[in-house]
This record gives sequence, C-alpha cells and structure tokens, in this order.
Amino acid sequence: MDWLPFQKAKLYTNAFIRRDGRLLLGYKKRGLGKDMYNGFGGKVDPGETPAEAAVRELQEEAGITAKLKHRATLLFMSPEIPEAAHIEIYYAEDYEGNVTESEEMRPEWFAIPDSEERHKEVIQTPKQVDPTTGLRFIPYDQMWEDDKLWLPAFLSGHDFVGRADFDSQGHMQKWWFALTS
Ligand SMILES: Nc1[nH]c(=O)nc2c1ncn2[C@H]1C[C@H](O)[C@@H](COP(=O)(O)OP(=O)(O)OP(=O)(O)O)O1
Repeated sequence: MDWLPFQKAKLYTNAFIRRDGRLLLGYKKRGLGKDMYNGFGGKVDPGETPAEAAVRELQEEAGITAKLKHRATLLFMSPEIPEAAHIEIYYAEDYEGNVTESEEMRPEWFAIPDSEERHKEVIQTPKQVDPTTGLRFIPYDQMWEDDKLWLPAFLSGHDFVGRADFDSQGHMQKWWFALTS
C-alpha cells in the first residue's frame, strides 16, 4: 500500500499520566477507537491552543487537572477519517482532583514494565498481571497498533515524532517513527 494522500490535518491532543509507577489510560466507550485503551484527549477547539485543549480534555474525560508537558507529535491517517489527525501528545507525573469516569472514557491504572525488554514480553504475551500491585500491565493488545512502537521509549523519557497509516479494518499498514530526544 502507498502512503495515504495527505491533504489536510485536524489538530488533536492526547495526554498520558503516570503516578507511583502506574500509567493511567482510558477505555474508550464511543467513536473511533471504541473498546480500546488510550490516553485522554480529543479535538482542539477553534481559538484554543493544543496545550489548552490537552488540559481541558483531560479534565472532561478523566476529571483531573495536570501540568502537562508536550512530548511528541503523531500523524494518524485512516480512510475512516477525511483529514489526517495531527495529535500533540502530552505527559505528566502528577495531577490534581479525583480520577472519574466520563461518558467517553472509563479510566483505569496499569502497571508499567520496568525495562524496554519487559515491555516486549508484555507485548508478546498480553494480559499479564504485575504480582506486586495486582494491576494488569499496559494492554498493548487493546490499543492502537502503533502505540507499542513508541510508548515503551516514551515512558523511558524519549520524545518522538511519527506517522501511522491505517486501513479501514483498523490495521496499521505503513509507519515511521523517530526519537527526537
Ligand atoms: N494513541 C493513539 N495512537 C494512534 O495511532 N492514533 C490515535 C491515538 N490517539 C488518537 N488517535 C487517532 C485516532 C482518532 O481518529 C483520532 C482522534 O483521537 P480521539 O479518539 O482522542 O479523539 P475523538 O475523536 O474522541 O475527539 P473528541 O470527540 O474531541 O474527544 O486520533
């Protein structure tokens, strides 16, 4: 397959929160990406900066406020959406408020593998539970297919840029990723 034609992009945000060695993800209850886990985010509204939208979406979808740091940029393309999704990805290690379920997302904490090697094992053998916390490890088998390519490095502190093109069945067909720090 060729790269999907890139004409226009629409801005989105996505925010990942880590606290006490655990990662907060949301189970998406509706829309594209339904029944998958993801960070919290959505469309940037007119007149809003991506950073402002990231804070608003995190509050709306998970009920919490955080000082988010911009860490990555992802271009997501799919025949299912008319414009590319240009996603600015944010990160924080603390937050205020109580994590709360919203109409769009059911938040859940996951154990983070302690090395990139352990991430690979968790990717190969899904549904493993961390014996010390009783939490499931990051559910890579229930996330967008490209996330397993960058999330391990992202959680070890690397920033990145990348692009992933999907087919209408939701499978990734073409991609590139580059670490920028
Ligand atoms: N972690 C991720 N990995 C990936 O490859 N694509 C992602 C992604 N997070 C989001 N996307 C893509 C898929 C989706 O089409 C688009 C928009 O993402 P979202 O699901 O966060 O936004 P929504 O369409 O729910 O927006 P709102 O209705 O404003 O919340 O970006």
